[in-house]
Amino acid sequence: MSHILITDDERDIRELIGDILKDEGYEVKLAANSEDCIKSLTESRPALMILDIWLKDSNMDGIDILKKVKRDMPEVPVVIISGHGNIEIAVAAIKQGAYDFIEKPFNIDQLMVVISRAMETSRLRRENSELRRKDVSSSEMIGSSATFKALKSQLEKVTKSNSRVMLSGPAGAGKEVAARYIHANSSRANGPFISVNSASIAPDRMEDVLFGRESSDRGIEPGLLEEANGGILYFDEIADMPLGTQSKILRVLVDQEFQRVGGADKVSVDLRVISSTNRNLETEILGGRFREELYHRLNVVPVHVPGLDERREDIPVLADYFIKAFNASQGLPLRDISDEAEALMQTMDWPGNVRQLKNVVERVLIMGDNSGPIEAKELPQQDAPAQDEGRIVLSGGLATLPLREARELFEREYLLTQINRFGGNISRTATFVGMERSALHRKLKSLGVVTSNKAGARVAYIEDTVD
Ligand SMILES: Nc1ncnc2c1ncn2[C@@H]1O[C@H](COP(=O)(O)OP(=O)(O)OP(=O)(O)O)[C@@H](O)[C@H]1O
Repeated sequence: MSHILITDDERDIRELIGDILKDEGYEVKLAANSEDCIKSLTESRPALMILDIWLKDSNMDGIDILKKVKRDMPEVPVVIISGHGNIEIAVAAIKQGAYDFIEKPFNIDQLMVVISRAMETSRLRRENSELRRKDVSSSEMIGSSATFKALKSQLEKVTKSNSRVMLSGPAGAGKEVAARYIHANSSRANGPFISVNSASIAPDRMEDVLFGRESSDRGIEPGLLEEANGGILYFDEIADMPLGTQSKILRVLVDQEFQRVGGADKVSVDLRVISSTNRNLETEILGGRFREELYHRLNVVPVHVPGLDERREDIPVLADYFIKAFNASQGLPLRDISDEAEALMQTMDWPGNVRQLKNVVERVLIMGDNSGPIEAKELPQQDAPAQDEGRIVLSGGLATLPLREARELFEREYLLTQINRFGGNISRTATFVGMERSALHRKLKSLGVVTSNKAGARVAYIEDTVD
């Protein structure tokens, strides 16, 4: 448990409160003026502050300190001590976000009631932000393909810096997971991770939500920028942000400070910004829908998160991970995946990427039998070349070709699919298709299939020269 910081220029009072709280089992720190108080705040964050309004020999009075605390660490409750007859000031302090006030001279019981309530509030606020951090969307990134490993090593490099990252890639590919991975492995891991879904906030509410609001009747209501202080602010699908808000965000990034809606004071926050997009932002800029300067500010380190079609080898690994996760979280049956189902999963289209795979796995576990491995027939049917109990129905041009050419065409397609399934690994492909490695090489050569490194991963494709 962290400590209670007591700031009062009257030595008797701060020591008296300190002793009472120590007797109650709390850890306390004492400050005699604003300088000591600020110093203590920068050293470590208290669970609660008890703050005198009038501070002799100080640069700042209690209200100034309160404003600073509400700006920099809004979750810390502040109990104000005010002199007798200073009720207006105490009320003003509450409007500035103070938790409660006690009037001098106070009795000990009254003090203890206020403090134990404030400590409970502090505990709940901390618990809440802790829960938000451990949100269902975890930072665990699963995959074993070379493409995935290349992505992970890029992410590892950016965790060490503080620079802004732009994650691009198709929907459901794992951009947010990648952002959470950066957060969890960076020096900001103990700070918050706040995700802003630019599409789900109504444009006219955007500024309130981001910058917060200040009014005389409701005091300070911090926005997401303040909530993310000390941590990471994640702009999910940045291209959905209204142009007006884009300009304001740009100003925050340039000035490193902003004003709450209705507020006069400048608020400065320490943030790292990560953004994501599944659109081409350069096209958005050309179309006048995205501010070019904001793009350059956010796109300091671009990282591409590839879709499942570029890393089919990860599909069984992810499916297996989701089966175990659904078993642990919802008690769904723990099932294996049959070889056939695995091969089908690796060859079918996943336009919704990892999100779609996760949904399919969940559906199969809910709807299917509780026993035995998952079979191919349980997976959603796609318009793959129609199959009828082991028979291939010849489609289009295939039926018009001589056997030799039709066989070549089939072999080429079949081997391309298999090689990509095994992430370009020829030995594993050879074992699966039942050929010697050298024979497979010769076969591929004769069919014009080449394998090469693309984005750090081996892929197979057909050489242009082959007709
Ligand atoms: N490598 C991975 N390991 C484990 N789970 C993953 C991985 N990639 C994605 N997921 C899961 O897939 C789902 C979609 O991922 P995420 O939200 O990160 O995608 P996204 O690219 O941000 O999608 P969108 O652009 O639609 O917001 C989430 O439930 C996430 O937990």
